[in-house]
Amino acid sequence: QWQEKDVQKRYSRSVVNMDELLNIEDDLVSNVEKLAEALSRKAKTIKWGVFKMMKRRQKYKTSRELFANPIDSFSLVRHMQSDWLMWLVYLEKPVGEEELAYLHSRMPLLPKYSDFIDAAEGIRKMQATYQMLASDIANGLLDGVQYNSSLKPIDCLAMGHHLMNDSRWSAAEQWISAGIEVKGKKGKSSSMEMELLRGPKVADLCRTLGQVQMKQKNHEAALQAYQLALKLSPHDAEIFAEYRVLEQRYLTLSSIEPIEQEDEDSDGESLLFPPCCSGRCEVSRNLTGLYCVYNHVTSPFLQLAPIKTEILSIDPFVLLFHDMISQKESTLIRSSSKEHMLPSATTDVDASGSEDHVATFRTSKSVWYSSTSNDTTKRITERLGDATGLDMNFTEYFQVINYGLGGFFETHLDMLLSDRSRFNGTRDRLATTLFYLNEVRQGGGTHFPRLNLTVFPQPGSALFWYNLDTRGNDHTSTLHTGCPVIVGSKWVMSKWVEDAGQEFKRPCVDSSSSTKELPSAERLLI
Ligand SMILES: O=C(O)CCC(=O)C(=O)O
Ligand SMILES: [Fe+2]
Repeated sequence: QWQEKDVQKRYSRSVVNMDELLNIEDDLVSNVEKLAEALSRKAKTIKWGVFKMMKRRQKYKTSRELFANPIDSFSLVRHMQSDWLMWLVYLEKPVGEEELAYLHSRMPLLPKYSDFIDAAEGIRKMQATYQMLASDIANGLLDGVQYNSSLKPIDCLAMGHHLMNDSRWSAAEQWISAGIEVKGKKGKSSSMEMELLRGPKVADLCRTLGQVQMKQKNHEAALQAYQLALKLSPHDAEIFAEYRVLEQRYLTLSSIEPIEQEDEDSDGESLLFPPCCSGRCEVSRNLTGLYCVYNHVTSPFLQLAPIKTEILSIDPFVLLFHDMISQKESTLIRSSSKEHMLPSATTDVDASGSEDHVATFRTSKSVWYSSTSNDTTKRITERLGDATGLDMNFTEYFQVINYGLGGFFETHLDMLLSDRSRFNGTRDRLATTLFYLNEVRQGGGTHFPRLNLTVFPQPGSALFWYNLDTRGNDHTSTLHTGCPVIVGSKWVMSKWVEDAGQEFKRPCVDSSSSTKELPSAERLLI
């Protein structure tokens, strides 16, 4: 699970460092502009020199008697002997060394290949979860919402190559076809531009499409793609060579070749990323009785200031508390966390060491605060104690989390221990609280696949659920997912309530009918 051990900037894992990228690009561009100015100054000087020499040459051409004059002869010899040496020295003198050295010094700040992989995986997970088409994403249509952004053919090709590296052939094919489609729409750009700036030629895209189709044993389609590539780039030797190989294979070996295994495990994928992240497939839940109440029972203070509470599920018990954090508090938490955020790690509990690793099953950045870290955390802790009726002296630190591009948290359970080891007296996560600190433009819900429930972030609200049932056993239907963010950024803050210490607040009871006797929030079930 823990493939990435290096903790770097990880630009794609949160939006907090993304604006740094824009600043870096501004800086690089102004430096390259200086370099261009230095180059054009030199080119101007050279042109001026050429002009002068042509003038001199013109003079010799027009006057036949020239060499009779010793002055002219002397001048010509001197010029040819020394001026050209000087010219060579000048021409060879490097230009913009300082600017180039500066560019070199900034390179370590740029996103790494691992950042690209993170970004591509973000798009892939988002695409799989919300079942989007590559061509829709490329055209800015995200899960039914049209945005005014689009991908360039080179972006689509990069997605295609990323998926090809992962042997995800059919997904790669979608992306490369999307690249061809986008390229077709944009028309031809000026041939003066460099390949780098102009992006890939349609022929390159067709060739890659041919490669992917070959991997999928779609020989006819592959041949067609190569034929188109050759039509567009008839002199490309590499395309031609590959085409010939393909043609040979098609004619001879096609039937006995083993089919290249596709890595795509679509079942596995849909299990990890349940399709209902969109919330559109929810069915009405069978909640009898009130499911929207003012909680004034779990703390005497709530008699004065009851908390608007939605009961989202009874077994497991899932609540949504409204207005738990003010806008001012959310802003403060987000802004003061920004500079301390690190790529979210997870503790490998099975490993012998207690090392933290950057996780691949959650793409976010986070930072921890104790309940007493400042006035805001103290106030929020107290409010949570009031809302849940649980003892806040037995809770873990707050964790502030920000999700970046396609940021997600794969489907998981929050408790750490097995039922058996929990009863040995080790602490575990009795309940989870997720405070939503901002509004996410699109996507980013918290989804419970076994409850058919998707909760979308509402600023200031707090989602609360018990991970352990009333007997203290695992409640496996609390399985949940942090769905990929589509547009925007998602800030949440979690707090886990420990089981040890809540014995009087939430004692074990045998049947849920007696839960209304409990001092904790289950009293709301009347
Ligand atoms: O971000 C979310 O919606 C889920 C977060 C979560 O499950 C966790 O932090 O354990
Ligand atoms: Fe969780």
